[in-house]
Amino acid sequence: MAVPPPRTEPPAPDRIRLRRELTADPLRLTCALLLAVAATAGALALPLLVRRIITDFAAHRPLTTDIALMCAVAVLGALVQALAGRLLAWIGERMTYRLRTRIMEHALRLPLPVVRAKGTGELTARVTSDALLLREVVDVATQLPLAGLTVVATLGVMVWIDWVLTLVTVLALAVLCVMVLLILRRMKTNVVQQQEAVGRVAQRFTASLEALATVKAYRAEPVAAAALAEDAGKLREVALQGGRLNTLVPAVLTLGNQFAMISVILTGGARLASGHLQVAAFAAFLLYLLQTVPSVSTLATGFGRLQGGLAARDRCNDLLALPAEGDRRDAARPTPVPVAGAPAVEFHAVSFTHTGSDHPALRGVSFSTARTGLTAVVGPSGAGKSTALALVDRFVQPSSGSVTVLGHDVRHWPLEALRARIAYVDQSFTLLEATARDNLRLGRSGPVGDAELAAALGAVGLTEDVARLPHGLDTVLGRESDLSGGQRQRMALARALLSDAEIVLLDEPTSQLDGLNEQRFRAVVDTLALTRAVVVVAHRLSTVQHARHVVMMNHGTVVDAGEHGTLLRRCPPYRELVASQAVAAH
Ligand SMILES: Nc1ncnc2c1ncn2[C@@H]1O[C@H](COP(=O)(O)OP(=O)(O)OP(=O)(O)O)[C@@H](O)[C@H]1O
Repeated sequence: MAVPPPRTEPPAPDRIRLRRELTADPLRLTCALLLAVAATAGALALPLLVRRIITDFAAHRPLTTDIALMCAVAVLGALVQALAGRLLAWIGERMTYRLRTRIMEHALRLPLPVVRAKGTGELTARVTSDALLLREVVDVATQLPLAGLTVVATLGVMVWIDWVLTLVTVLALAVLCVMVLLILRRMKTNVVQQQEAVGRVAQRFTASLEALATVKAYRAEPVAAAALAEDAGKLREVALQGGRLNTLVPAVLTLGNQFAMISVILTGGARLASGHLQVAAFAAFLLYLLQTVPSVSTLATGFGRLQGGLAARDRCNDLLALPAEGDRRDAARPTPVPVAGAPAVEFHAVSFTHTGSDHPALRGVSFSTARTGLTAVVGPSGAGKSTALALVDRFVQPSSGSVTVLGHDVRHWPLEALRARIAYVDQSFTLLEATARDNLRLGRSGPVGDAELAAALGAVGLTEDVARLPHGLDTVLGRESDLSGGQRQRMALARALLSDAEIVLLDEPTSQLDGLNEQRFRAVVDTLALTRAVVVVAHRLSTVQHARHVVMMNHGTVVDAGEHGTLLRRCPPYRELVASQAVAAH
C-alpha cells in the first residue's frame, strides 16, 4: 500500500522579538548603558558644582578647584557620551543587519505564489524603510530608560533643594505628559499607514521598471508616472498627517516647559522674598529644571520613534509569519532512494487550481515519463503545460492527486533534495545578476572546470557570444552586459547541460531561437536524453516531433499520450495541432 504523503507543516517562523534582539550582545549593551549612566551622572553633577561656585564666590573662597572640577566633569561626560553612542551604533547596525538578512532569506524561501501575491516592491520595502525604523529602536530603547532615570534623579535632587518648587514642576510636567500621550496614541496608526503607502509606491515603481520596455514602446511614461504620482500623493497625505503629529510634540513640549518655568519662577520668587529659599539653591534648581527639558523631550520623541519601530516590527513579523516552502522535518528526513524502474516523473490524477483563480488549471492529469529519453508536453496555449512542470519542482502542490519523482511523492522528498534532482528552465530563461560562469554552474554541486564550461557553451553555440563579453565568463550579466533573448535561452540550456540533475524540465526552450540554434537545441536535448529524463514543453512541434513520448494536453487535461506517429493516427486534436504547424507526418 502506498504511504500517504506527510502533512506539510511550515517551518516555525522566527519572529522578531525586540528585547531578544537588543540583548543579543549583552556585554556591549551593558557597557553602553553604564557609559550612558556615567554621562548622565556627570550632567547631573554640573548644577551642584554651579551651586558650589556661587556659594564659594559669595564667601570669597578660591574657585580654582571648583572650575577644574567642572571642566573635568564636562569633558569626561562628553567623552563617555561619545563612546556610549559608538557602542549603540555598533549594536544597532548589527541588529539591522541580522534582521535584514533574516527577512531577505525568509522572503527567498517563500512559496512562489505568495511572493507574486505580495509583490517584489512591497517586500523590498520591508528591508529598506521598515528596517530603518527598526534600527531606531536601539537608540530609543537605551535613551528612554536613561531619560527616565535622568528625570527621576533630577526630580530627586530638586526635592532635596526645594520640595515646594518640585511639586510645582511635577504638576506642570504631568499636564505636559497627558498632552504628549494623546498625540503618541495616534502616531502608531499613522506610521503603519505610512509604511503601507511606502510599500505601495515601491511596488508600483518596481513593476513599472520591470515593464520599462513596454512602457516606453507604448509611450506609456505619462500614464505610468501618473499612477506613481497618485500613489506618491497618497503617501504624501499620510506623511503630512504624521508630520503634523510630529510637529505637535515639540510645540507641546515647549509650551509645557515654559509653563513649568513660569510657575517655578513665580513660586521661587515668592519663596526667595519670604526667605525660604537661597539664591544659590534657586539658581541650581533652575539649572536642573532646564536640564529636565531635553530629557522630557527625549522621552516624548523617543516614545514616538518607538511607535514607528513597533509598527515596523509588526510588518516584518507579518512577513516572517508567512510559512516558508518545505517542511521542518526535511532536515531529519532521509533522502529517498530512487525506486529502481520507477518513472522519472509520474502524475496520478492531479488537479490544481491557481490561488485566486476560479478555474482549475489541471483536472485529473495522469502521465509518466521514462528515466531517460525525451517527453514532449504539447497543447494549445493555456492547456496547463507550465503548471504541470511547476508541480514537478513543487513550486505549487496539487489540490488532489499526486506527483511522484523517481518513485516517491514529491511531498516525501526534502525540498532541497528534490530540486537537486531536477534542472528547470523557466519560460523567461532567467539569469541571476551574477557572472556568466556562476550562472552556468548554478545547478552543479561541485566545481566545474573551464574545459567543461567551454564544451557546454560550444554545444549551445554560445562560445563567441561569451568571448565577446567585456570580461568573458567573468562578466556580470543582467545590467549593462545583458544578453539577447535567444542567448539567454541558450545560457539556460547550457546550465541544464552542466547540472547534476537526472531530470531536465524545459519550458518553451526554443521560442527565441533561430533555425541554426534550434538544430543545436535538438542536438543538446538528444545528448541530455541519452542519460536523463528530459521533459520539454513546446509550442513549436518541429523541436519535439522526434520525442519518444508526446503528452497532448488541452483545457487542463491529458487528451492523449504516445509516440508522434501514434498520436497522429488516433488523436484528432494532435493532428490539428500538427496540421496548424505544417509539420511533416512521419
Ligand atoms: N499564476 C497564475 N494565477 C492564476 N492563474 C494562472 C496562473 N498561471 C497560469 N494560470 C492559468 O492556468 C491555466 C494554465 O496555464 P499554463 O501557464 O499552465 O498554460 P500553458 O499550457 O503553459 O500555456 P502557454 O503555452 O501559453 O504557456 C491558464 O488558464 C492560466 O490562465
